[in-house]
Amino acid sequence: MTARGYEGRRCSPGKNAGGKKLLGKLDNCASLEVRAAVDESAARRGASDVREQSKAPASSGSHWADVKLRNMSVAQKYGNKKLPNALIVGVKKGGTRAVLEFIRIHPDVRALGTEPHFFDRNYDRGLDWYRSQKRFQ
Ligand SMILES: Nc1ncnc2c1ncn2[C@@H]1O[C@H](COP(=O)(O)OS(=O)(=O)O)[C@@H](OP(=O)(O)O)[C@H]1O
Repeated sequence: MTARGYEGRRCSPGKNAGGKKLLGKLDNCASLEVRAAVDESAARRGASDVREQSKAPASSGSHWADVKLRNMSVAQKYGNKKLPNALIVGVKKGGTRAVLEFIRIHPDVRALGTEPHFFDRNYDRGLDWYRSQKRFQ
């Protein structure tokens, strides 16, 4: 994220207290991050029209800005598409498979057969890829 333009900006909290306040804050933060990613992406490409730039193919110099933008804009477009309700996170050989196998005994639990490795290996494929996994449908 570029420091210029967004430096010192804070996500303004929502009006309500508790969980609603937190959700409001996250929502505002997401908007700021989308704008920052769009601006950064456009600046690196030297474009004048920021909206057009967000549709352009990725260039190597702004790879992570593009990944971030792609993920966030997809989340906004397809906010109601299915994602997992829970994730099992663990180090290699930490026993995560055993945790999964115990949890999936419950009849209300549907779980993936194989690990999607979205966050460590496939993150740059974007949320479109993650959501399109047949296993979530
Ligand atoms: N309850 C309990 N106590 C002790 N050890 C246990 C337990 N559950 C799983 N395991 C051992 O955890 C190893 C597998 O971990 P993971 O499922 O995380 O493996 S993987 O990294 O995803 O491949 C694997 O170890 P190795 O057999 O040495 O590979 C399992 O035997």
